Order: sequence, then C-alpha cells, then structure tokens
Amino acid sequence: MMSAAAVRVSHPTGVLRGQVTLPASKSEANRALIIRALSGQDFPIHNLSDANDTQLLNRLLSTPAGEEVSAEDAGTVMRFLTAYYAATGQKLKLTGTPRMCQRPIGVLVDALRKLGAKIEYLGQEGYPPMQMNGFEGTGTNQLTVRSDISSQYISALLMIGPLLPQGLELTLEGKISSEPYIRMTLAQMAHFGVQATFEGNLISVAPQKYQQQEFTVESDWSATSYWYSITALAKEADIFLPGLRSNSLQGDSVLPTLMAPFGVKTKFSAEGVRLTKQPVQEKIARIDFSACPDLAQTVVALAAGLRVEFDMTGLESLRIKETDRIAALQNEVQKFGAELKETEPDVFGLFLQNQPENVPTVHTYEDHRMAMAFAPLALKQPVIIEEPKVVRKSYPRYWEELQKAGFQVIEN
Ligand SMILES: O=C(O)C1=C[C@@H](OP(=O)(O)O)[C@@H](O)[C@H](O)C1
Ligand SMILES: C=C(OP(=O)(O)O)C(=O)O
Repeated sequence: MMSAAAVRVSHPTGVLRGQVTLPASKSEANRALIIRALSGQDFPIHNLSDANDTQLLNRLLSTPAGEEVSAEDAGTVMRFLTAYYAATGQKLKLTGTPRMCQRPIGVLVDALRKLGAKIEYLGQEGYPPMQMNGFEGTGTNQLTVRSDISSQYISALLMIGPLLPQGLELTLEGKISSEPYIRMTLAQMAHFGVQATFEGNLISVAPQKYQQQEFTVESDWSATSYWYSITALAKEADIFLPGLRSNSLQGDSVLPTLMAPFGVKTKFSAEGVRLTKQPVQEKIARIDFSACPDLAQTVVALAAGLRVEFDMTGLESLRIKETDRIAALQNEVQKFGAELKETEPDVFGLFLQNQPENVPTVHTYEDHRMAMAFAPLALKQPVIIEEPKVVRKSYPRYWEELQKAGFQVIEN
C-alpha cells in the first residue's frame, strides 16, 4: 500500500472505538540522539521513533561519516548535523533532497562561522549543500541570531553550546517562532545535566559536560493531531492513545485546549489519553500557530471538513517546510469547497465556498502532513490521497492504524 501511487480512503460506518499506536516524537528522539553523540558516551534511548527522520539520524550518528552525508528531507537532521559536524570538526559534504536544498540554512551557518566553523556553500549561498571543513575556535561566544525563521537553528546551536570552550550566549532577534521547540531542547539538555538560562531574548549556556542518562521518548503529539481530527469528524468516537503525558516536552501538547472547540474531549490517565466526540459548543476563535506550526494543516483540513470558518496567524514558517504548506493548503482545500485567503498581512481566513467534490484527489507535495491531515476527511466522503508513502517521514504506520480504526485504505 505504501508503494501505491495513490490510495482511496473511506470509512463505512463513521464510528470509531479502540486503541491507536502512535509513533514516538521525532523531535525528542533527534535531540536525544544528538546529545548522546555529543556526550561521547553510550546510554539507552528508549522508544526511538520508527520515523524515517529518526532512523536516518540514528544511522548517520552510529556509523563513521563518509565523504558525503544526506539529511534527505529531514529539517532537524540537516540543521542539527550542521552544528554537530561543525562542533566536532568533521570534514564532509552535507546535502539533502532537492527540496532540502531550497530550505534556508544561512542563519545557522553564519552563526557557526562566527564561532569558528569552516563551511562553504556548494550551490546557492544560504542553502544546502555545504562542504564542512573543520573548526578553528575564534574565541567568540556571543551571537545574535534571528529567531523568526526556524527554531531549529537555535536548537542546533544550543545543543553544541556546552562543548564550546566559553559556552554560548545567544541573543534572539525578532519574533521567536516555534518557541516550545527551543524549550524542549533546553529541557532535554537539562535532563542530561546541562543547565542553561533563558531570560527575555537571551539564552546562556556555560561550558559543561553532558551526563550519561537514560531517556524515554514520549509518543508524538503532532501525530496525535490526526486522531483529534478523526474524532471531531466521526459520527461517534472513543479512542485511546497510549504513551502521551500532560506534562509533555512537546508544544503540540496544546491539542486538548486547541481541539476542545472542535468538539473533542480529552481525558488523561497514567497510561495515555482518551478522546471522545462531543457536541461543538464554542465558536472557534482566531488561532495563532506560531508556537505549533505542525498543527496548522490538521486544523485547516478539519475546519474544511466540519464546515467552519476561522482566522489564523503565525503561518509564516509554513512556506519553508517540506513544501510551501500555505500554497499546498490553498490548492487542496478548494477541492473540499473552501478557500484559504490572506485577508491582511500574516492573517489568513478559511472561507466556505461550494460543496466538496465527490471524491477529491489530494496532492501531497512530498509532505507527510498533507497526506495525514487530509485523510481524516474520508469520514465525510471518500478521498484519494496521492503518494501515500510520504508518511514514512514521521508516522510510517499511519495507514495501518487507520485500517485498524475501520477506514478502508485501498490502492487506487
Ligand atoms: O525542532 C524541531 O524538532 C522542530 C521544529 C519546528 O520547525 P521550525 O522551528 O522550523 O518551525 C517543527 O516545525 C518541526 O517539525 C520540528
Ligand atoms: C517541519 C517538519 O519537519 P522538519 O522541519 O524537521 O523537516 C514537520 O515534521 O512537519
């Protein structure tokens, strides 16, 4: 099924009950893997994700790097390895998929060069591929970095911070986007014995050593968003998702609050989370996705399916992810009778237009989240999802889990 050019997804009953297997968080896993490699020690990381983004990084860090390394389409792998190879003085070519070579990395490379990294662009300035040519410390430890493009640059710098002779003082410039991911990085550094301070827009890390420590990766809240959408779109739903915690390191654990107005009730227990469908009572207020950009596609597709209009902000970073996600959403929601329109600078509205097409065909733009966000709409009418294998980036078992929950997923 994963190799099919397209799948047809439908749900005969609209009634869902049972337990779902989630992938582990690729964000937590990839931080733990980088920190373990930087610590020079070996310790167990439990519940490593089967997501390609994590499997790839694990492979790359557990074998000696050759002359050329590909981060494929994984943003965290590209950004975290750039800092890791710089700090460990490795000499190699770092590249990725054609799309990865359109995702900017200049902010991170500029910062690393100021610290002493020798990095040369092999294609367009500011974008992969790069030749990493070792590290000669400059004695600088104070940097100002833009924080409104991708938090991954900041996380990448922070994780190497304690290894630098004078540590690191980062002043964040501009709006801080995806801030929970920066806090996740600091929390995981703290788990491994490294203290940092984050006050206002200044983050300081003194020179320190990472301590050997076991780590267990939590289930992935971003992947959980598709089950929230499924619950909201179902006739009846009662779904249990093991391995989620309320005191999560992941910013996407905002879902219980975010999804309540869409009619999803969340109940935490020691083992995980139970989702049930309840009537929609509240009007949807404007949603700001700047702290949880990976949830935007889920919510836009869901609102189109539920036939609710709403406003949103904080979508800027979506343009430089696996695809231009704003353009991709604009194209695909039309097939469901909705329009996503910029109504004033950086404010978007979802407007309902006509009836959805009978069997909409969703193009996925090499973006796992386009496939996963639109598949739940099969609870309203059958949908065809192109290139279903894209889900391997973060949730390889997604289609199997949908089938377990009563969806029909057949090769088209
Ligand atoms: O640090 C991380 O693990 C991530 C940070 C976010 O990216 P940006 O900081 O580029 O928004 C998020 O979209 C991505 O899926 C994972
Ligand atoms: C943006 C994402 O990933 P990355 O930036 O790590 O490729 C994502 O998983 O939605």
